[in-house]
Amino acid sequence: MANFLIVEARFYDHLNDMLVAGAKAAMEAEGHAVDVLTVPGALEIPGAISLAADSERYDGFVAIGVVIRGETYHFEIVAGESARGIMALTMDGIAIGNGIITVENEEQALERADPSKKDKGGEAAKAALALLDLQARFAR
Ligand SMILES: Nc1c(NC[C@H](O)[C@H](O)[C@H](O)CO)[nH]c(=O)[nH]c1=O
Ligand SMILES: CC(=O)[C@@H](O)COP(=O)(O)O
Repeated sequence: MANFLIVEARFYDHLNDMLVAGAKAAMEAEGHAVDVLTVPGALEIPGAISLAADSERYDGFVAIGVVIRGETYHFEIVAGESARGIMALTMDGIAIGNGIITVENEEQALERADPSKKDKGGEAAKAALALLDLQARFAR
């Protein structure tokens, strides 16, 4: 059994509830323990994962969030920089699945958050599990 931390940016409660449910279901189906940490927004996720990884309390992480395009360039910053931060941590060897959905509108978000549809939360959890498996394989 591994210990996972879901770090969620709770910007849209109803969407996050579905994404977190999908991620939890995927990890608990494999017998892993899951905690959830909430941060204000997607830009805070990489920093939170970095701090939690330094604590050595968790084997892997799932980033959960929803970024919906508004009127300004801020969408590109939030979407791009949260992804870049997560990728940098992953390249440092931290097992992270990225379940931050970056979409144009609520309809696209609902389709991707719903575990019975595109289940992007579950998909991100499975990616984190795959990276953890690789860590074990290459550690031998
Ligand atoms: N617009 C969205 C944000 N914006 C907030 C930022 O993520 C960050 O918390 C703020 O800039 C302070 O550092 N975050 C989301 O997760 N989703 C959005 O749609
Ligand atoms: C993704 C965002 O930052 C967005 O929700 C903010 O909207 P706006 O660009 O209209 O300020």
